[in-house]
This record gives sequence, structure tokens and C-alpha cells, in this order.
Amino acid sequence: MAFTDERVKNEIESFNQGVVERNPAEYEFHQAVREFTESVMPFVMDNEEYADGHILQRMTEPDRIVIFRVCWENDEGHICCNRAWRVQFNNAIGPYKGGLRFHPGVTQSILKFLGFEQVYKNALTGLPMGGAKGGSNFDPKGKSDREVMRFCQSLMTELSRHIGEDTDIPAGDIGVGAREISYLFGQYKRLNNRFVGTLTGKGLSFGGSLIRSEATGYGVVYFTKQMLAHHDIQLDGKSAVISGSGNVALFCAEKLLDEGVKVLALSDSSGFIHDPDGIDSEKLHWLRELKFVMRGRISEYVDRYPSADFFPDQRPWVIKADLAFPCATQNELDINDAKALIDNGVIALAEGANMPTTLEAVRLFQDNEILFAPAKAANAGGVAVSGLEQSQNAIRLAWTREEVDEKLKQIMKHIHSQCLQYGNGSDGKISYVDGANIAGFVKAADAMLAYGIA
Ligand SMILES: NC(=O)C1=CN([C@@H]2O[C@H](COP(=O)(O)OP(=O)(O)OC[C@H]3O[C@@H](n4cnc5c(N)ncnc54)[C@H](O)[C@@H]3O)[C@@H](O)[C@H]2O)C=CC1
Ligand SMILES: O=C(O)CCC(=O)C(=O)O
Repeated sequence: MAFTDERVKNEIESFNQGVVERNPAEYEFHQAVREFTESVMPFVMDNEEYADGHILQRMTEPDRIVIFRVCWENDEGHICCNRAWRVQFNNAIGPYKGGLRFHPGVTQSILKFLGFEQVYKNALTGLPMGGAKGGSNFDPKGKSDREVMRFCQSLMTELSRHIGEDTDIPAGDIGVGAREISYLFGQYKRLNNRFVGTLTGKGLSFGGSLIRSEATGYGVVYFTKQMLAHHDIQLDGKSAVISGSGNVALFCAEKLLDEGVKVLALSDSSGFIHDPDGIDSEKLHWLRELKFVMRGRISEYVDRYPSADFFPDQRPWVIKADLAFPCATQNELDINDAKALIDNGVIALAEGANMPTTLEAVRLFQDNEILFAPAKAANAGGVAVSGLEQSQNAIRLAWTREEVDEKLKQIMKHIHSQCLQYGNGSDGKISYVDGANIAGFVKAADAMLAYGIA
């Protein structure tokens, strides 16, 4: 039975009002649920098994949240204390899976939005993974390696009770890269006396998968290529602006260069650099050293490459480019940024970060028929290769770079086709946001209904 738009709208409003009341002041979580329900509610109302099963109410309550204290000693011998969380959101289709974020701004709301979105992203990959997210308000910036090690070991001492290779498999996210995963995995192994794949993103000599570091950024580009090709647009010859200069941003830039795209800008939390000559592979190689080894600031780029400019405390969306890739953090692209990109003729945007675009900005892009690839679809390559890392650990084999890269391409292609299947509107236009949300929803919801009331 079809419902009038007004009934759907009222249902969305009253559902989200309930979410806000039950989760006071968790603004990022409210935003993620609203975006999801705006896509999914009409589908739920048209399919009574979902409505009767109160599936959206069940899906917006996490299975559990573990909150704990992490005490550690700094290099001066002072005792420091942080808070950590693991939000195990939903394991209907597989063990919990999702990254850990270390950033001073981490809150329960942020980890709940990330864990919620992870459920549907992981479902889209086609691999058996539930959704979780965790992290701490610990700031790795400015800490010595030993301090980071002591923090990671202390955090894992508690976290290890709640995870396992068939229970919950954490990985990296903002502030958690190869160094942190190594310390965390080392401590997990020591505590359990078992060498199993309970974390992903591990070093290659101890169970890591080739292409995992590159996977999120590469996957964003593979998805964008599919989306453009579907609209008869070529990637080759385009220009791009990227935010961030971490794992996702730098490997997104690398793959764009391979595809013949000119990369004009990158950023970090202190501002952005604009290089009108383009950031080529030699410059990118230097940036990787700067960020992953020297742990420096993006502003140092202009000392080395004086043809570029640094814009302190600004975001890169004012630069004219065909393509935009927000790859830093949530809500880093608002309606004014969207207007600037649209005025400058942007064709497409793909979210490398999780929820980087505000709801108003997403709507503006869609109203202006800008191709918009949401995070759940576009950045799923990272967790997909994490899933492949788990498979390799389980069979005690390591696949080649080419094998993993080919599987990643196929997974991104499959995600694109699911977006088309569920996102094709009655007006003939494709909404990748609706497509990703509904496709992910159907998979997780069907599993939940099959289990009965739980
Ligand atoms: N690492 C992964 O495999 C995946 C990461 N993501 C998402 O991609 C985004 C980036 O993650 P990573 O590259 O892994 O982290 P990272 O720690 O390697 O890099 C984060 C980048 O964002 C910048 N940044 C952080 N907070 C910022 C702020 N408030 N304003 C401006 N810039 C800021 C940092 O300066 C840095 O350049 C996050 O939203 C993360 O959740 C999504 C899927 C997988
Ligand atoms: O590889 C993973 O398990 C985590 C990836 C992740 O945190 C994400 O997709 O946002």
C-alpha cells in the first residue's frame, strides 16, 4: 500500500523526535538516524513485515556500549586518565566490526553515529560483518611513541575482554594508524596467548593484508569511477579537491593520480594547501612521509613547494574543481561550502570521511543534481579489505596485492549496483543516498526479523 508524502513525513518526524528524546544531546547520532530514516521510512511503510517488526526502533538501539577508564603514565611520570568506549551496535549479519578513533573531541554521540552507519556500510560490502565503533578522547598529537604505546596497552587491557575474532574485530580510524594497531594487537596477543585476527590493519609481517592501508582511499575512487561511468562521464582529465591528509585522503589522492585526475588541494585541522600546478606523485610521496613518519603539519608543504599557497584555518571547498572528496571528519562541509562548490561547477562529490556533509548540504547537492556518493557506499572499501584480512587470517594465507585489489574493485562495483537497485527513484533519477541506506537496511533487517523478537 502506498502512503501519501504527508503520512511519511509525519512518521519520520515523530520517529526522530523519539530518538532525540531517548538520546538527549547526542547531535551527531540524531543526524545520522535522521538521514537514514528519511531514506528508509517510505520503504518500511510500504513493507509491513518491517513496520510490524518495529525494526527501526530496534535498529536505533545499540546492542551494548562498554565505557571504561584508561589510566597511563606519561614521559614525565604523571598519571593521565582518559575515557574509552566500544559501541557494539548490531551483529545481525556477522561479528561486530569497525574502527577505533583517538581524538580529543570523541564523544559517545560521535561513536554511536559511527557505529550505527557502520552496520549498513558493512552490510553493503556483502561480507558477514556487523557494525561497531570505539575510541577514546586521548589525543595522540604531540605524544611520544612510548606514551602512545602505554596508552594503547592500557586501553587493550580492558577492551580485550569484549572483543575476539568471532565477536568483535576493531581496526583503525582517525588517530589510529599502523603504529597504534601494532601496539594494540601486541597487547591483545600477550593477554590472550593466542595469535588470531582480532584486529585488522595489522602490519604485513604479522597478519596484515596487502592494500588495507590504501583500501578506503582507493575504494572511494573506484566507486566514483563507477558512478561517473554510469552517467557517461570520464574520470580522466578532471580536477579534484580533497580535505584531510591522513590515510583516506592521501590514498584517495594517489588513486586519482593513477586515473589521470589533477589534485589541487589537501588539508588538515590547521588549514589547507592549494597547489595550482597539481600535487603529483613525487609531492604526494613527500606528503606521506610528512604525515605518517614525521607527523608534521600540512603548512610545511609550501616551504618545500613555494608555488603552492597555505590558507590557515580554512576549508578547501572554495577552490574550483570538478570533483570534491571530503576525507577528514564529520560535518566538515556545510551548506555554504556546498554553495561555493556548486557555483564553481562541481560535477560530483564522494564522501571518504564518515558523515562529512551536513544534511542541508546533501539536500542542496541533490537538488542541484550533483552526483553525490554517500560515505556508507563510497568509503566501504576500507572495511571490506579488513573483512578480507579476517578471511586471510582464518585460512592462514596471504593473498597478493593484485588479488586483494581485484576483490576490492569487485566489491565497490557490487555496492554501486546495489545503490542503483534501491536508489532508482520514480522520477528516473538515482539517489545514491537512498540506494545505500535501503540496500544496507534490507540485509540487516531481514536477518533481525529471521531471529524473531530480540
Ligand atoms: N581509515 C579508514 O580505513 C577509514 C576511515 N574513514 C573515515 O575517514 C576519515 C578520515 O580517517 P583517516 O584518514 O583514517 O584518519 P587520519 O587520522 O589518518 O586522518 C584524519 C585527517 O583528518 C584531519 N582532521 C581531523 N579532524 C579534523 C578537523 N576537525 N578539521 C579538519 N581536519 C581534521 C586530520 O588533520 C587528518 O588529516 C574519518 O571520517 C574516518 O572515520 C572511513 C572509512 C574507513
Ligand atoms: O576496517 C575496519 O574495520 C574499520 C573501518 C571503519 O572504521 C570505517 O569504515 O569507518
